[in-house]
Amino acid sequence: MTDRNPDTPILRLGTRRSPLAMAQAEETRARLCSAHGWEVSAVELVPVLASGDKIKDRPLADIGGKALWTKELDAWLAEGRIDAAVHSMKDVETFRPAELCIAAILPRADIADVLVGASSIRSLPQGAVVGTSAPRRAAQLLNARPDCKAVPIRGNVATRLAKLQAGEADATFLARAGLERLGETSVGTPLDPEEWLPAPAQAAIGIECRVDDEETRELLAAIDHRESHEAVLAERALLARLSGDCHSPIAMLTSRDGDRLTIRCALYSPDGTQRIERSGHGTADDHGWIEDLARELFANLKPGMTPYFGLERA
Ligand SMILES: NCc1[nH]cc(CCC(=O)O)c1CC(=O)O
Repeated sequence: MTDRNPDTPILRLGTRRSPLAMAQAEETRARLCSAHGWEVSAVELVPVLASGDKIKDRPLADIGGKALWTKELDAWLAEGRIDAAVHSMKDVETFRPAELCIAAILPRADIADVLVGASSIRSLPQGAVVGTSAPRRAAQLLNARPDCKAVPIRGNVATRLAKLQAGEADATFLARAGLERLGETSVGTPLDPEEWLPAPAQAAIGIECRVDDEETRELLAAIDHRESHEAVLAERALLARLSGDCHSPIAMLTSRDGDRLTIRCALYSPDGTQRIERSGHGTADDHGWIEDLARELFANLKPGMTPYFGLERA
């Protein structure tokens, strides 16, 4: 890249503005520069304000709007103002615009949820108030501890920790991956993912671009981590078959043995009183087993679990 004008980036990378999103964009830039031997200026980070970031006072699951984190970045991609967009895959809609593709998934970070404010679910005080706006975490909590109360809490990681300090709740949940990316590794106690299944695509950073932008797709392919990519696509495929989204009380955990992927999936009623779990396995290139797993889950739904878990039902 000796003859490159340093004022003209090779790739414009769109990102949300939150500290976590910026950290993820920085990680993506570092991986791109390292993979291609570029200097930092080759990748321009373009912060975009997402609609989800403008709404601070309500649980997002209540708002009913869609694409709260992706709408603006999608538009900027479509208009060619950015070449690619960095996302927490956990928050990305189950169904994406056909013009876009997930060109890369970075190596997945620690998938565990962290409990802040107590050393385990069991040791939460009787009747503890736990701040979480995630229907999955609320249902998991109430399933394990029906005496506890889940109350909405919003804001970025720092805001949530401050709210805990201020006594808004006795405890809260955060994703370990997010804390690690912010350098906050000593916060809270990680929950064993085998016992407390994470959200679909938790801890995965994905980079999207326009399907017809071959050049960008090729540049991004260099930082794709195949095993993480396959697991995340499998989890998203199951979520799609369940008609779920990031507001659904659905938890899953993928493990891998050679070419064989296994997904354990748990569905909850929103109040946590009901839980079912099934698992399935198969390869990444044929998702027939995921369809079978979804069908088996549907065949075993309990009262309060509806075939449609997402926002549109509300
Ligand atoms: N729901 C918001 C969100 N989206 C992604 C992460 C963390 C990073 C990740 O899981 O990739 C978080 C914060 C959290 O759940 O604590």
